[in-house]
Amino acid sequence: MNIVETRDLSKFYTFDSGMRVEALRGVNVEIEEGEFVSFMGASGSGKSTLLNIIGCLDQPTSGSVFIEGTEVDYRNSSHLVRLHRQTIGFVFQAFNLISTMNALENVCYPMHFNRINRSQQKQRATELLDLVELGDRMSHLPSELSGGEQQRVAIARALANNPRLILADEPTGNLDSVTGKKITNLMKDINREQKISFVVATHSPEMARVADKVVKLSDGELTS
Ligand SMILES: Nc1ncnc2c1ncn2[C@@H]1O[C@H](COP(=O)(O)OP(=O)(O)OP(=O)(O)O)[C@@H](O)[C@H]1O
Repeated sequence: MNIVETRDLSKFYTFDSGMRVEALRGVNVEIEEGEFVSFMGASGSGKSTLLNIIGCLDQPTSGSVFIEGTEVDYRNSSHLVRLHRQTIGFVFQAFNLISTMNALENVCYPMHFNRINRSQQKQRATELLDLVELGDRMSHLPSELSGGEQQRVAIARALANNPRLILADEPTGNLDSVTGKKITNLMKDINREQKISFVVATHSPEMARVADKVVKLSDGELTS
């Protein structure tokens, strides 16, 4: 079964001047459950736009998105909240950790919204921080961690609510190449071991190397 399918997806921005930017034009993508997929293409080709629409952070101008076989209703906020709480996890280029919370609290945070009790939150967050090899840094604030360590906390946080799909926008974009490679391998290991689907918008050849499938975009259209 496809975890994600887009049908004839378009996104246009229209400005008062009459100018129109066609960020996506008739995009059809299929992502199978358990697949690791990279979106690649030049800057401005539409990678983030496509990822944000699949992740329900933005809505299309036309076309549709299906997540686990169900069409996303972008006007139904409770449907979108449910997808964010139960199905989709996010990893961002700039890590986006909460600066006043330590690593453990950052990983616990998404679990509040699923009404998981405090001790279960702590137990799961500890397991996830062990998984990303940060078991000894749980009480550190983001500012006390390196970029690679912060991204590992962000990956643990993305896993907190047992998502079936992780969307990552340039997750290695702020990291040096050695650290970027480690993060790439960590994501691939999680994909392989936990059968979680990953979709990554990236310029990184390393990420393309580990991907099951590379989706190439050019000027808002698929080229492969
Ligand atoms: N909010 C917006 N308003 C107007 N135009 C936008 C907006 N967001 C994106 N665009 C335009 O849509 C196109 C696709 O942008 P997008 O950010 O998806 O590209 P990208 O492939 O992710 O680029 P990069 O690799 O630089 O992150 C670009 O021409 C961009 O200028």
